[in-house]
Amino acid sequence: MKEPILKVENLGISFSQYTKGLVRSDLNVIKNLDIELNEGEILAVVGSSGSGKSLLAHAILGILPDNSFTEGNIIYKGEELTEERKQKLRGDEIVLIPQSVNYLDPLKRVGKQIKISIKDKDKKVQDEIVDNLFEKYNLDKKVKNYYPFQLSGGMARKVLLCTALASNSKVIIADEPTPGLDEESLNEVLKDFRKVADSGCAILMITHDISAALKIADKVAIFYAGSTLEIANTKDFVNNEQELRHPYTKALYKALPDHDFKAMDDKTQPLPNELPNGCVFCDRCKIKTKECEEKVPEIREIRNGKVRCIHAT
Ligand SMILES: Nc1ncnc2c1ncn2[C@@H]1O[C@H](COP(=O)(O)OP(=O)(O)OP(=O)(O)O)[C@@H](O)[C@H]1O
Ligand code: NI
Repeated sequence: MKEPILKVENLGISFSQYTKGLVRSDLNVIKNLDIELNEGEILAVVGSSGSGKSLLAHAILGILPDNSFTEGNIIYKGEELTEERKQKLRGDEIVLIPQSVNYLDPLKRVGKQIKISIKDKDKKVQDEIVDNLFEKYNLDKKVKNYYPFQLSGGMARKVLLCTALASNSKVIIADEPTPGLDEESLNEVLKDFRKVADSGCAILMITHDISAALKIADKVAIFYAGSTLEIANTKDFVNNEQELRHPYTKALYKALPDHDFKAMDDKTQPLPNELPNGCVFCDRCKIKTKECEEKVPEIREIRNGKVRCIHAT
């Protein structure tokens, strides 16, 4: 099999914080994140708020805050992605569609901002690319001359998308690219992602919206309290929950609108400062045993997917 273009193994992220009396303490918020991304593939990353999706994106791009430190490996094209390499590749081979529209440069006109990301430096080609994207996403031509503060939320989202889609990069990391978009634009975006992926780009799509993810993704990584619990194939979600591997993924499956719509329970994922010693899903798991409480399960391969659970078959 071909090597993945991007691989994250056992990523851990901690923040040093100063508490009362200037005592330094380290808060470990991400413990065991793993993903693999292949060329031409869309990997959806799903998980509830706070599960570590954006931090994964920021770690890959090298834009974590200064008081953070990481463990584990991030491999790009077979080599460790060092901070130096991240800086070189950021905005070029690897682009981010950020979760917040505040990432737009407030001092640059929208059109110019998009053009910076285009490889071809011919002005005419650049204009054409921008015009085509604007037409597709129903953005008026005059918006090119706007500054970010003149954009509505939906327009700003579309501009961020255009910036990434115009870039011709190898990897697009899209952090919640679709909130606030109308149905038509949402479908347009999903279609474009698929098209860009089919032309060889690798896309990591972070989202809350499993149903949207399942429409276009090849694989789905399920995050929970800073750990990857499963990497499933999209087709595992089609028939019934038997093809999924982790008890949490199975519960998510049952909660989908197309299925039973059955909510799991009223508990939430543990907070970073209350992570258990063993499996992070322990307190909600119906099949846990003593061993699950004592030791973090390794991620392992079953049935062409990955799972972090000792009981999964
Ligand atoms: N600078 C920071 N200092 C301390 N903790 C942080 C910091 N940034 C993020 N965290 C914590 O790390 C965890 C993961 O955050 P992250 O932003 O990756 O979540 P997320 O999955 O992207 O959530 P959302 O769906 O809400 O965007 C959260 O518990 C968050 O509070
Ligand atoms: Ni986020």
